[in-house]
Amino acid sequence: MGDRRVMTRKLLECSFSDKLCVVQEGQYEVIIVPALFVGAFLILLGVILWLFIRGQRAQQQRSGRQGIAPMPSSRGLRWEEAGQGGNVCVPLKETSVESFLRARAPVLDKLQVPREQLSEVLEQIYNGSCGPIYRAKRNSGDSSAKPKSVVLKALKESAGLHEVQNFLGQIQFYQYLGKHKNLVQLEGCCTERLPLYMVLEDVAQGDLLSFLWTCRRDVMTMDGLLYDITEKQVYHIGKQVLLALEFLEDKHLFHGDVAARNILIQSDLTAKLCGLGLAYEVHTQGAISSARTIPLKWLSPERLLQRPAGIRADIWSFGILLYEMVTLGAPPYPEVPPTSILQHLQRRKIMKRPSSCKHTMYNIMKSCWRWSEDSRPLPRELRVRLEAAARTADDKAVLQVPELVVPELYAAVAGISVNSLSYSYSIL
Ligand SMILES: Nc1ncnc2c1ncn2[C@@H]1O[C@H](COP(=O)(O)OP(=O)(O)OP(=O)(O)O)[C@@H](O)[C@H]1O
Repeated sequence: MGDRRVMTRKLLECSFSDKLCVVQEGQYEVIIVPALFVGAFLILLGVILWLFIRGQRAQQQRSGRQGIAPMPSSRGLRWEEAGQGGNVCVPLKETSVESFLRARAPVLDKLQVPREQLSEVLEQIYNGSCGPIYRAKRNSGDSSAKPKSVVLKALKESAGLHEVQNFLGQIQFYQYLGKHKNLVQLEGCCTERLPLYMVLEDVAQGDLLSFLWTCRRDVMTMDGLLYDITEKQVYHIGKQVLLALEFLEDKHLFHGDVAARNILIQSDLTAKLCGLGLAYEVHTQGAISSARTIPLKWLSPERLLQRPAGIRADIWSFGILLYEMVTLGAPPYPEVPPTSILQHLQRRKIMKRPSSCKHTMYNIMKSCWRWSEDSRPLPRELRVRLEAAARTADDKAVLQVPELVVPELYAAVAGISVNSLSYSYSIL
């Protein structure tokens, strides 16, 4: 206020023709105001720089303490939190696969299965996303014990360093997950040199989709397994899948591809979720890579719209799985072309109740297919509903569908590649 009064007085003392006076008064405005701005800007810059350097230092200290390279986190969970040495990101300085494997050997040391324990004859059962999947015999080294059947997931020969890295990461992911009776179990690995193998327990009866298709045939028994399924058993299998999803949810994960083709079944109808490649991708990269093709008809609206998804997207797919079971493996939305599924759902259309499905089960399906993910139940809530429904479910009448499945036709209607169907149905 004081300065202003001084300046005003100076102006009054000047005549209008006095240019020097006007210039002098203008200099105050031209110098002081920008100087204030520059000063404020420099202070702000200083604060930002200080915050940035402080952040960098904290990060360096953290990774130095844990001996790991930073990696993208997914939904707030990182492997190192589990204290299992879950370092997936490996310095990219490695120049050859061999030296890379040598460097990684200590991390996977405890999981190594001596190759001489594995039979030389490998029977290919599937062509997986990383490479061929084989069935083999494992001799535990104890001469009195019978060799047991295992499944080997191999990494394809043409794999580059990045794929090797990814494969080892998947093994560590299994290790990080730990054991759950409804998830396929990792027994070990062979990764000290090429070819690389994951050694998995053999869930010998194969995938649930093939099982359901076989239930359509007039086959009573095969390998000790009854190829029949009742409503009560549908609930029994569904409950086990939900237990696996609860386990994943507790670890802030989701499966991403819940479908009958990704469930393996034992002769006592124990169900095990497999195909964890996608869960691994989401966990490490925070997103599903574009190289993955996931059948659209199993996906929730948020997945189809490429919005962030979580366990409730698995719940949507679980509803489709119930439909698959109760129809003995029919393709979902038979009247809708796979590429039109999003428009179909946007019109708020869901599948009608199949004739073999009671109202209680259909109501459960409908709760899984609520458009808004927040209004869908969580795995735990849904399991409780399934358990209650199972108490009054029919355990006598066997589900029946007279038509047999033509795999090529099924693949076209379901929108999946015929090659991705399991081998076990083709031998029927
Ligand atoms: N442990 C196992 N026991 C019996 N069969 C298995 C086992 N693991 C896989 N298979 C067979 O291989 C098929 C594909 O398995 P899976 O989905 O795990 O591999 P993938 O296609 O490489 O998937 P992902 O990359 O998602 O892990 C299964 O449907 C099943 O037929």
